[in-house]
Amino acid sequence: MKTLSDLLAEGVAGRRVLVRADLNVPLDGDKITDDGRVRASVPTIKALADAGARVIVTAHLGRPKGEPDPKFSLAPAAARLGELLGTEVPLASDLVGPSATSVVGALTDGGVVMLENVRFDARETSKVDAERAELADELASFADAFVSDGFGVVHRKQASVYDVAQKLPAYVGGLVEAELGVLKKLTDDLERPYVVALGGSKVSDKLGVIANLLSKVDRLLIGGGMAYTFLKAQGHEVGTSLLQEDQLDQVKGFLAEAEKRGVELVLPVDVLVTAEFGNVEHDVVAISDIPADKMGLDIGPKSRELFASKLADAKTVFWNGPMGVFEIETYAGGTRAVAEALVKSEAFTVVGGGDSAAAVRALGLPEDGFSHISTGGGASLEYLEGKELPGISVLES
Ligand SMILES: Nc1ncnc2c1ncn2[C@@H]1O[C@H](COP(=O)(O)OP(=O)(O)O)[C@@H](O)[C@H]1O
Ligand SMILES: O=C(OP(=O)(O)O)[C@H](O)COP(=O)(O)O
Repeated sequence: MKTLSDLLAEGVAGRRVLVRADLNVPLDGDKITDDGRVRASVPTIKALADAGARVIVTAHLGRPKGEPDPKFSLAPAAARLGELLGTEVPLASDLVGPSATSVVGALTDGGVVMLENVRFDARETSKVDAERAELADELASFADAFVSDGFGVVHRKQASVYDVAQKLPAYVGGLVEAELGVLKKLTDDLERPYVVALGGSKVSDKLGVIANLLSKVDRLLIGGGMAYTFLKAQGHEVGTSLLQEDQLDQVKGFLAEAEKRGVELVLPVDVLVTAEFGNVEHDVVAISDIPADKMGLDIGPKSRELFASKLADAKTVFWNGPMGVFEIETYAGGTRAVAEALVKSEAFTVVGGGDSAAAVRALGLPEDGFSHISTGGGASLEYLEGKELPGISVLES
């Protein structure tokens, strides 16, 4: 792979460089609640700008439906990036239309601009190669080189991650390089017991990784929104909790496979349930007593103790996905318990994912209490399960 250093060594003054960043930050209205991904994107962008490049940043925010939606505007991210760089970062109001053309045209050496949310264009995430290639051509027409620095999206075969790298001289960015360097330690010569803790809400995406993880880990802890498909597969009522009904059979297979392989699969034994998402009134119930009209929004006190005890003797830990809806204090206890267990641990500990990293910071835990805080959840998991990451393999080819 050609690296950012190679590009800088070639000389970038006056060249237009398209940088794919992951600026998918959590928002409360238009306020960024955790700017970790913006901060993580700064070094690569700054290095290019300082070397006189004309930097064009492209990124996504959330999962809009392939058309403009003001709720998912990158305006807060552009403003924050500008603050961190100490220079204004103009945001085009479109991706490859007249506004983008004019904003890019006005770029001067050392300047940085941003294109509006790349997922406002349905071609970005299209399964049709030709559609993605067409958008990639349009993005590439703005630039002379491409730097792939959005680690959180390198597992996505999307136009701004994969296809555009085939249209321009492409380089791996500093953030992606650094992230891969740390994750490699979790695949080469790792110390055991190796424990992976999974939670969060991207259940259908992340259930898939478990099949391969079962051959690598000694223990798998499942909490957050991930737990309920497992509990249901074991025959429990899960009420209105997050459930991936269509993957129940697959999950039953995981339960059997874990047993066969001697992998300890640890599920919650109690949960906090409530009638409506966001309600703070709740009950603590055993997993055999989840009412049909309630949903589980956090793991309960006994589960917190159990999970902490299962992390205590680990020598290597990877954690992705909050154990509950930590954004609401009432449901933050499970995530806090797991995070605190990792801070206490002597193990090599990696936490990955936009929300998991945000949770660590929101709960006031010391960032240096972890060996590494990764900007990518799904991307890290797919790397750890040994899957080829399209955004990386395209840079190698
Ligand atoms: N039991 C649950 N029910 C619904 N949502 C949950 C539950 N537990 C955690 N979550 C939510 O999961 C989200 C994060 O999931 P995800 O995106 O998979 O994590 P990450 O960004 O760290 O990879 C958080 O917004 C959190 O509120
Ligand atoms: O937030 C992200 O991933 P993560 O929640 O797995 O860390 C990335 O920005 C990728 O977003 P996507 O899962 O909508 O493709």
